[in-house]
Amino acid sequence: MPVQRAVLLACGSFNPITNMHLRMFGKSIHSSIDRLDSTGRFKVVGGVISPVNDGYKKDGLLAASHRLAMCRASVANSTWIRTDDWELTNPEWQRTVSVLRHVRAQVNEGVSAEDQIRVKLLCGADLLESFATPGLWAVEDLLEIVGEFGIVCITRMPSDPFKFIYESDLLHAHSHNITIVHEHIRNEISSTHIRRHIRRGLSVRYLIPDAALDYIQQNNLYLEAKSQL
Ligand SMILES: Nc1ncnc2c1ncn2[C@@H]1O[C@H](COP(=O)(O)OP(=O)(O)OP(=O)(O)O)[C@@H](O)[C@H]1O
Ligand SMILES: NC(=O)c1ccc[n+]([C@@H]2O[C@H](COP(=O)(O)O)[C@@H](O)[C@H]2O)c1
Repeated sequence: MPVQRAVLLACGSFNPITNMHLRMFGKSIHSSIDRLDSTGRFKVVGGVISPVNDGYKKDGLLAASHRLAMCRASVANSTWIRTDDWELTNPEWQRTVSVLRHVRAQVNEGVSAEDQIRVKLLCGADLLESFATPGLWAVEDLLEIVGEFGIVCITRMPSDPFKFIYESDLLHAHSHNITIVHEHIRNEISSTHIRRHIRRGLSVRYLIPDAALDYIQQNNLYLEAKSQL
């Protein structure tokens, strides 16, 4: 069976982008080539970062322009990862399935039918588990995401993606379309930890890309104390 090309799309706040976000892409590369999914083997040929629209209204979400600038600067030297601003320049928040459709149309512009590039959702296991949060994801969206696009999921403590897929009828039925990439080097870097460290004047160097840190320092970001306990 021929190896299909795939572009991986990571959706999230990127508030700010961390080295773990970039590592997700790095990890995905060597695990993809031998994996079988519904249409055969796939080879990762590109990565796309799509910071979420301000309309997502997550607590403490920094303005899209800042999050975009940090992502852009962090992948400026990458030959295969880029940032896409379609989602955050939209007037309102877009469901992830819409972002996947957008990227699929974009990467396949001018590409012949037989050479079509697949687009898969790249995520950490916590995002996969959020599929079960009542009211957060529409079932038809999940069906399209897992059935038509496919998912590459990086393990992240304390989530257990194997158990989660086993317990979900929907995900279990499409498990051939879900690639679990095991992260052996466990780490707890999250944007939440980064924001907290900066707020408290602690160093985050080497936890986030240097370009993102430079941008944060130049713009005095994440210094405001949180009002709640
Ligand atoms: N340490 C990590 N291991 C695996 N996946 C990660 C890790 N950090 C982030 N991700 C994944 O990156 C994507 C975007 O994440 P997001 O921007 O929400 O980061 P976050 O660190 O989870 O954010 P926050 O702490 O602000 O909630 C998600 O799919 C998330 O699961
Ligand atoms: N129904 C949906 O499509 C849906 C629901 C919840 C979150 N999401 C996306 O998942 C990501 C979650 O990011 P956070 O982990 O930072 O909250 C965002 O990109 C958001 O747009 C999508």
